[in-house]
Formats: sequence, structure tokens, C-alpha cells
Amino acid sequence: MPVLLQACLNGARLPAEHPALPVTPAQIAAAAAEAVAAGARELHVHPKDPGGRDSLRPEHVDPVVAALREAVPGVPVGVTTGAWAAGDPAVRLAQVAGWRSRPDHASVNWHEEGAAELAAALTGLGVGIEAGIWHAGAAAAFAASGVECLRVLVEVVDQEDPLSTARDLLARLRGVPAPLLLHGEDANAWPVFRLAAELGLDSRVGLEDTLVLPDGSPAPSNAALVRAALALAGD
Ligand SMILES: C[C@H](N)CC(=O)CC(=O)O
Repeated sequence: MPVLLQACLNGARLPAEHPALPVTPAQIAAAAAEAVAAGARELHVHPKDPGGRDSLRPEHVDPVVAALREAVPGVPVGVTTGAWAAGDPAVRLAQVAGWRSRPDHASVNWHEEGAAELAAALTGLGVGIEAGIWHAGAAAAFAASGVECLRVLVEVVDQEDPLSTARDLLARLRGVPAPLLLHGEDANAWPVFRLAAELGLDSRVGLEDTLVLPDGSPAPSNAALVRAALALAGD
């Protein structure tokens, strides 16, 4: 069973992808409250602009974090810093420095340009780092960096052989002094979740990672995915 189940409520998905995808601060806060009531212990969210695209701008991040603090006090809140939300590393650093309602942690995709500088800036702001590792090269670079982080996200985005990819990434990260959270996306989500449960690793679930329940039927909500994950893990 996963040690910690995080709910990843929306991801970089656009609103048209699912009727229950939370986009506005109020929708994200409501989805978070339901996911936490269903058993999620942490949150990972993507603040969005009014068009539903990911944004790191303070005017989009601050209201989401503030709404989450009110809706689920005491529950750790994490946000994305994905490069697709702010392509230029210098712009991304400036936007993050402008956050006033700061999250507890932020994911930093280690293969992205400027990742180490971003991690250092976030640490300076008191925001924990989730180092996102998508492939072997990133795993090697992160292991060699010596950067301290809250946890490592082992993210299986490879559709070919997700379980071998997961095991390979885990092996490359052996010895890294941080907890590992293992998860997959789309077709990988449930097989990789099962592997995380089997290995006793932290994991996550939510509309970011999958739009379907373990039986392949459409997931009505984030809370339904959390309940399904906990049932699968035997919790
Ligand atoms: C592969 C994941 N969708 C990326 C993720 O969860 C971390 C992030 O927001 O940058």
C-alpha cells in the first residue's frame, strides 16, 4: 500500500478534457476538499489562467494556494513549475519569486533548462522541492547533483514498457536521500500505481494522471479516483 497518497487534481489538461476538471481557484479548492475527505493526504495542482492553460504567474498561483489553505487547512499543497507554463527560465524564476501565497512544495522537472537554479530559488523561499524525474538521463543528473529535496517524483511517461521503465528509474535513484513517489500517466497510471503499492512507495492519483477508474470506466471525479486507489491498495 502506498505510504502517502497525493491527489493530482488537474495537471496540464485543458477544461474540455473532463467535465469535472478543476480549473478556477474555487473549483480546485472544492475538488481538493473532496479528495482529502476521500483519503488523499497531499495535493499537487496546476494553477491556470482564465483560458484554462497552466500559469505560474502570481495572479494565478496566489488565489489557488489561498483557496486551498482555507478549504483544506494543514494539508500540504504543491504546485507545478512545468516549463510549458513559462518557457523562459528567467521569466519562470521571476514569476516564482513573485508568489505571495506560497505552496508547501513545488515540482521541478529535472530535465528542464534552469531546473537547478529554480530548485535553489524555491528552497530560498521556503518551498520544498519535488524533483521530477522522467527519464534515465534526468535520474543520473539528479543523483549526481547532490540537491536536497522533499521527495523525488519518479514519473513514468513512457508508454512502451512502463513497469520496466519504473524499475529502471527506481534502481538509478537508489541511494538518493529522499522518499520516492512513483506514478504514471494515462495508460501507465494504474499499472504503475499497483507497482508503487506493491513496493510500499508513495504514489498519487487524480485527473492529471488518468481520466479512468481501474476498470477502464470514466472517472467521475478526483475523489472517485482517490477512493479507487485506496481500495486497490487495500487500505
Ligand atoms: C509528468 C507530470 N504530468 C508532470 C508533473 O506532475 C509534474 C509537474 O507538474 O511538472
